[in-house]
Amino acid sequence: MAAVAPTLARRIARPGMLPLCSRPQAWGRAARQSPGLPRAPSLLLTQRRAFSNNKILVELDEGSGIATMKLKSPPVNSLSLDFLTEFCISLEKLENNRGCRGVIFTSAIPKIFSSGLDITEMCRKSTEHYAEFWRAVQEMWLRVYGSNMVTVAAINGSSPAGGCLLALSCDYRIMAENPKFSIGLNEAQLGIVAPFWFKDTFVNVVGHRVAERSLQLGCLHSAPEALRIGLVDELVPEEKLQDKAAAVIAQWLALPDHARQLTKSMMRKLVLDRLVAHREEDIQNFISFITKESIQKSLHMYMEMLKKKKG
Ligand SMILES: CCCCCCC/C=C/C(=O)SCCNC(=O)CCNC(=O)[C@H](O)C(C)(C)COP(=O)(O)OP(=O)(O)OC[C@H]1O[C@@H](n2cnc3c(N)ncnc32)[C@H](O)[C@@H]1OP(=O)(O)O
Repeated sequence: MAAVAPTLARRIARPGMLPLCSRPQAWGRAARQSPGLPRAPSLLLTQRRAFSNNKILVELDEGSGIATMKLKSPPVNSLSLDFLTEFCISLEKLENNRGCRGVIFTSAIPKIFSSGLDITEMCRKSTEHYAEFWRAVQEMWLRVYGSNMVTVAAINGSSPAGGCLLALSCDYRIMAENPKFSIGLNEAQLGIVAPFWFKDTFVNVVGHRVAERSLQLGCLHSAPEALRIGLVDELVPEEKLQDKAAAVIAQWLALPDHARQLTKSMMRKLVLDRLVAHREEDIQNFISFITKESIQKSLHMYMEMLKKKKG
């Protein structure tokens, strides 16, 4: 794994390279496996394969074909460049493994699913760094939103901004029914703006009106509110979250893969293609925006506010 990481990091970072996600993902790929094949119960219980790098723990149940990607980057699972690189490598491994047909994303950090993009990656860095970071953010979204596998977010903690985007990019969202956990695209509260593909993903889940209001106000919705507006599909007690996620994936996998994958592609292709076609322009937009002095000040103040809240 360690030997592969720098290569992939370079591939994500180099503007001249074919982006990884220009390869067909949810479309144009052979179906993984016929559905409904009976599986021996003993396999379901025994055959588990785990691999881990620094920030993500991956466990594949070979009996069911369901993997779990556990985010474990303390203190708050912020999406740093290193994290995003590891995330994409892990997901690519699963995508290339024909025995894996579904993935659950969840957190190994109590009370936090992901705190979103690592704000320190967006403060006082070089243009080259911003380009590399933003390409990695795009890559994560392209890979999850365009995945051929069934993807479920088991949201076991708060999930602002980029963390919410990860959940929104899945096929299904189940959240722990703890009213203290919140989720939403709160970028406006930081004085920044969610890019068009964050917005498109959000609109596709909750509809235009709800998305517009929530985005303008930078809302973080409590778990019950998130259910009410359709941002998550269901709430379950935290201890039942993983079992429920696996049950949902099994249900989705009971359908023929090719039909499900082509339908997913039909629903998502337009939005995915829009970013793929404008990837470099989107990176340049990010750089021009984030290097503005007023934006840097806003981010600085926000980080200070987080620190004060703590003290
Ligand atoms: C044209 C393009 C425009 C640009 C578009 C950019 C799109 C941006 C998307 C984003 O995702 S921006 C990030 C938004 N995230 C947040 O607003 C979350 C902020 N964090 C919190 O609300 C809380 O930390 C928490 C996640 C609810 C956890 O609370 P808790 O009380 O458990 O921990 P804290 O003491 O607050 O934090 C611990 C530690 O972690 C640091 N930290 C928290 N979040 C981030 C983060 N996103 N990035 C970097 N660091 C973060 C926090 O400052 C603390 O640090 P220390 O004080 O311990 O050093």
